[in-house]
Amino acid sequence: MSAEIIDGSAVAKQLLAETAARAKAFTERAGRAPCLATVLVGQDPASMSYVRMKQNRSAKNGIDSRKVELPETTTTDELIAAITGLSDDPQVDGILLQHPVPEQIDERAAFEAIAPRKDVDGVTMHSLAATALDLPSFHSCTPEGIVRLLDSYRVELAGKRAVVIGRSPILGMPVGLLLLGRNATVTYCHSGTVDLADQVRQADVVVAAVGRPELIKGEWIKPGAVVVDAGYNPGNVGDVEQAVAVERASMITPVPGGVGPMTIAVLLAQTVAAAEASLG
Ligand SMILES: Nc1nc(=O)c2c([nH]1)NC[C@@H]1CN(c3ccc(C(=O)N[C@@H](CCC(=O)O)C(=O)O)cc3)C=[N+]21
Repeated sequence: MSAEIIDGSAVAKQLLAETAARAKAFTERAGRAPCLATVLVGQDPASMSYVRMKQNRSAKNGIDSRKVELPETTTTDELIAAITGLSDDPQVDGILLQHPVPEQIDERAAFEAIAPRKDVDGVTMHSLAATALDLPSFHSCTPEGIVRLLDSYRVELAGKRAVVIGRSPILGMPVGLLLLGRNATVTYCHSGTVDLADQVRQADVVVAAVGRPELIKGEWIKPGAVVVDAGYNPGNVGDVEQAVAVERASMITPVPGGVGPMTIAVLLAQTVAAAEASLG
């Protein structure tokens, strides 16, 4: 039996339609469209293409973008100054600093220059702590997109064994927190995990978020498990060996067309929410 394919593009499309309607209503009320500022440091081709996708998707749904492009040699102070300017600019509703930044930059310090009310990408300490404490805040977009996808497909999480592979501050760590918030029993695996295959074999829900092509072997997937592949490796290859996993899982997110489109839809939904909140 082959797994049901979780259609992230379709669920994202619904969320974008709602978001576009809210953006239109905001524009009528405020006399300007919601505005997302994107900050890109350097010229990494993959990052340039992701940022372009976010801007195109914004334009299609009635959201303005403010494009900030800084040179590869930008310092932490220069980046913080640019982001602080956006945090203080009343015309900007949301700020996205594209990860990763060049290695001379202190990325954490740069993220913290984003005002929490404009942190529509959910990357600040404030947003992460609020996620952990289940307080109202923006959530990191990919984790929030994953949980929304699982909800759309009515995947029960309470009491289920969830294994998250990866612990990055904007993906693995917060997705585990959201699953924990839904009463899953959450295990984090990472580069120091000595029995990755055995951990995955026990999982009812597997979330792969490491950025290593096909690290998670299909044969490790427990029959009937739900598999979320949040890997975005070059060439649209996921972190899961999809061809084999699809024969064992009950449901699986494909790459492309799974988690990726949801990430952008959540980003835009949170941008409109930030704009609405600014009107009070
Ligand atoms: N501060 C920050 N926030 C992010 O959310 C963030 C980031 N930095 N850095 C890079 C990653 C990557 N990321 C993706 C978003 C959408 C797709 C996506 O929509 N992919 C399409 C395929 C696109 C194609 O065909 O190239 C899909 O999966 O169907 C992929 C990857 C967001 N990221």
